[in-house]
Amino acid sequence: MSARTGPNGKPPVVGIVGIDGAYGRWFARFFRERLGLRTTGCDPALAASPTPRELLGQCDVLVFSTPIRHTAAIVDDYVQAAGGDEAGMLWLDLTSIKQVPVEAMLRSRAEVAGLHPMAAPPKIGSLAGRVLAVCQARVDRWQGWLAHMLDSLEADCVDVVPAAHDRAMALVQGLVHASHMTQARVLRALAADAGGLPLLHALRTVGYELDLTVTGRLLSGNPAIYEGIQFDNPHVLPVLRELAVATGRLRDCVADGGEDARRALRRDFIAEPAALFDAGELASRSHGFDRLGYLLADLAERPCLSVYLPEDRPGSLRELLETFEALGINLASIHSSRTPDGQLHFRIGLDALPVALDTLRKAVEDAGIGRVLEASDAAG
Ligand SMILES: NC(=O)C1=CN([C@@H]2O[C@H](COP(=O)(O)OP(=O)(O)OC[C@H]3O[C@@H](n4cnc5c(N)ncnc54)[C@H](O)[C@@H]3O)[C@@H](O)[C@H]2O)C=CC1
Ligand SMILES: O=C(O)C(=O)Cc1ccc(O)cc1
Repeated sequence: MSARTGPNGKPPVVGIVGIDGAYGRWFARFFRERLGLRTTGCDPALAASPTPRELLGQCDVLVFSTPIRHTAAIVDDYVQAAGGDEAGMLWLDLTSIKQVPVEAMLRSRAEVAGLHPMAAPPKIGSLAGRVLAVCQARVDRWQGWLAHMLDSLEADCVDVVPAAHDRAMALVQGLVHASHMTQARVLRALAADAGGLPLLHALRTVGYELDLTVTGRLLSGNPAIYEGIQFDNPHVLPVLRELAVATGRLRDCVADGGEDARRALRRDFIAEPAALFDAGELASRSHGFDRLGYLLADLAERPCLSVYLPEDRPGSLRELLETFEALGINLASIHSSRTPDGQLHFRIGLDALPVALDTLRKAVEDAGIGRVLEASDAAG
């Protein structure tokens, strides 16, 4: 039996419930293009979509890629529609919470694994460099195929049971998102009176910049996900209560204003939380903050040129740099970066230019090594 084949010795057909959504589309492509499998799916957003019964009849692996709030009820519909015929299938889901969806899938007779990618669908065709939580709830004959599928995803897989996943996510996602939504709310209330966002941005610190990056991502994302992460993981409410208590205590210390209150702030909000981490970790995180500060400064550097090197071969970067050398141009920074479309390129920050930027641009293109990206395409 090859790694591509399922327990019956044939390559499985994969059905995706929610195939028109962000991850549904990404996984459909992954199964088709990376694993060479036939895929099908359903989605109410599509003009024509099979019913659960029809979809079940067409596939061997079923992937639920549906809104957090509705996944369990949708799974229940499929359990009803399958009526026992799902024995022998593999059911997977991608929901950001795991206990409720996995329990729902376990009410079927299928083999079951819950997955949670810790990132939005990437622009590239694998989850390389991303973490994937894996809850192997009832996997037996599909073990080999699932292992092959997870290998092909190239993610950093972390095996975890659903309850532990949800508890961890209440902090990894619930707390982090709550803090940033709260920051956004406070900015909305107070930024105008503090001079407006442009002034705040002009006076930015690295911490402000990093936090605002997370906040900006959250506010421009799919609100159903951020709502579901807060409302549909039962471990989030206690986290929010603790957050409110901590914020209230901090406020009370500052309102008190006395020396004891200052000592309390240092003890309760700095010294005691610091003791949670070992010294090495704190030092390396603090260094990481410095590195991100340099990175942000480099990425803000003007003038700059973003160059796509189509030939992925040793020596092409050196050839590119020779063009700069020939024109007597000193580089201030160079980073491999990605455009908003995911295209890999080199972003080169430049010191004072002895030639016009257009001349440099033309020299790079004439050398035939790379293509200069428009600033709007490279987005900084
Ligand atoms: N987008 C992200 O950044 C991440 C999403 N996830 C999880 O992946 C799952 C899907 O998320 P997205 O693709 O981003 O959401 P999405 O909203 O883009 O897609 C969900 C799709 O499900 C469809 N749908 C709703 N009811 C349905 C039904 N009864 N039958 C079939 N399809 C139905 C919707 O029409 C929509 O196309 C969610 O559970 C989310 O928590 C996990 C990690 C990251
Ligand atoms: O915006 C990003 O990149 C995210 O971090 C998205 C995200 C949303 C939901 C998840 O369950 C996991 C990741």
